[in-house]
Amino acid sequence: MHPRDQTIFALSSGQPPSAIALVRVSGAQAGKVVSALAGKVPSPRTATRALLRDLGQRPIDDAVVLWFPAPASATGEDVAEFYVHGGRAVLAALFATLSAFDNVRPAEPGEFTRRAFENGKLDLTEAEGLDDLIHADTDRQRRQALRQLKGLLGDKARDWRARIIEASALIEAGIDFSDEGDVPAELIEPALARVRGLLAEIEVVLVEQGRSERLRDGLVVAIAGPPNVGKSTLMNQLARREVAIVSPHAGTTRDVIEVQLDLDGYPVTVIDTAGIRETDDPVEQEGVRRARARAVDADLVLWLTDASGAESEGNGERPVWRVRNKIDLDGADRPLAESSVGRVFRISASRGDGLSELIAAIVDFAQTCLGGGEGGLIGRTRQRKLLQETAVSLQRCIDVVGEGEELAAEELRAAAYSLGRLLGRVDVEDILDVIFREFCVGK
Ligand SMILES: Nc1nc2c(ncn2[C@@H]2O[C@H](COP(=O)(O)OP(=O)(O)OP(=O)(O)O)[C@@H](O)[C@H]2O)c(=O)[nH]1
Ligand SMILES: [K+]
Ligand SMILES: [Mg+2]
Repeated sequence: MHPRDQTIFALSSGQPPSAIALVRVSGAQAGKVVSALAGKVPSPRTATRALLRDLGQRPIDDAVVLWFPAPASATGEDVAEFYVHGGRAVLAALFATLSAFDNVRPAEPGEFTRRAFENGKLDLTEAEGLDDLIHADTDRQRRQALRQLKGLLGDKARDWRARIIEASALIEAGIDFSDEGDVPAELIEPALARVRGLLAEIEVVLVEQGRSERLRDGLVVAIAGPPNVGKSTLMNQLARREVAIVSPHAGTTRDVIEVQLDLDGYPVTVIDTAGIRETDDPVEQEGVRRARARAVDADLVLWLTDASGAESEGNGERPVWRVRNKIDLDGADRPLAESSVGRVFRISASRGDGLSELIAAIVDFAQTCLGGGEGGLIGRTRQRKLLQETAVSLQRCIDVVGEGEELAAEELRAAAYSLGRLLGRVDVEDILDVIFREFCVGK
């Protein structure tokens, strides 16, 4: 039997041990499985208590069982859900029993969702939203993923695609009529008007895109500077825990240390690096090399100095904020060097002075880079690329229509194809369907 037609099962809740574990079974054998284990097939969608038994009638666990007959289930197949006690031995016994059935096997990653997609339960953008929702760490990421899961991008893409197919049908009809010396211009102009409107709408969504895409990945902030200026102390303050070793010895930090923070809903990765200086110690040299490399990749560099006030290193394009640390010590009021550009902060990392201002500024910066978290529909590069392709095809359609309607129609087909790929379903038959349904050209 093809793996696609086999029945799959998996632990759908977190890793054991846990109070309760959910094991899902999906596929044609699910009914047979549930009646063998629970002694009956429960009434659909009703929580039913049952003693689960293995194939030798030995009890496995006292469980709650749910039965979702196809097609009204998450995957569109017959689905059984077993809520058991989340112990490793319970799950091992249950899995061993499930595996003993013919054509029943453990699921591949994402296979339940894949089946749901194949059975038309969700489109590809919704499936991606589901994946993002599961992996969302911050509230803003969660809200964006939920918008995708609710199908907002999918709904728009379906609407655009339907309208492209309508415009295409108008042009195709013009082509067919033109042989008979008919009225193509009257069909082409309304088609073009639709294409222009569509293009404008898609461009609005594309403008918002960069931000929501970045919201998924988050912002990277690197703390860099000379040795011993208090970089690790600042890191620990931002993380609110002791992630990095602090000591009075210059050259304490050697590796790049990262923490993931949720700053006001924005995912921010803060990186603490080795103090940058010339050194003969090969280990420290490597630390300095890594520090420079990571600072170059960062979205924002906090260049920390103390009273000695060393100048920041040039970091190319990305903003570098100069942060004067240890203002609790003498010399802190000394003005910064004349040449300094960009924002300047004065803090005491160990005492906490100025930290709330610095954090607020980082949140502002995140908002500028990542957007307010509302309105962004595109969460992924795949989606953006396909929407860009769609826009390019629509623009070309407008550009080439003077050279011939066939060329324009071809571009519209390409645009519809890109949106079809965005939704994960490509069937050019739609175009023909609309022509036949709405125009009945000829016969
Ligand atoms: N007075 C004062 N001391 C501080 C402050 N911040 C850090 N220190 C001290 O400065 C010393 C160096 O701090 P670290 O955080 O280890 O500095 P670092 O920049 O990470 O040092 P390396 O990793 O070695 O480059 C420690 O003794 C800290 O306690 C501050 O705001 N005021
Ligand atoms: K140090
Ligand atoms: Mg350090």
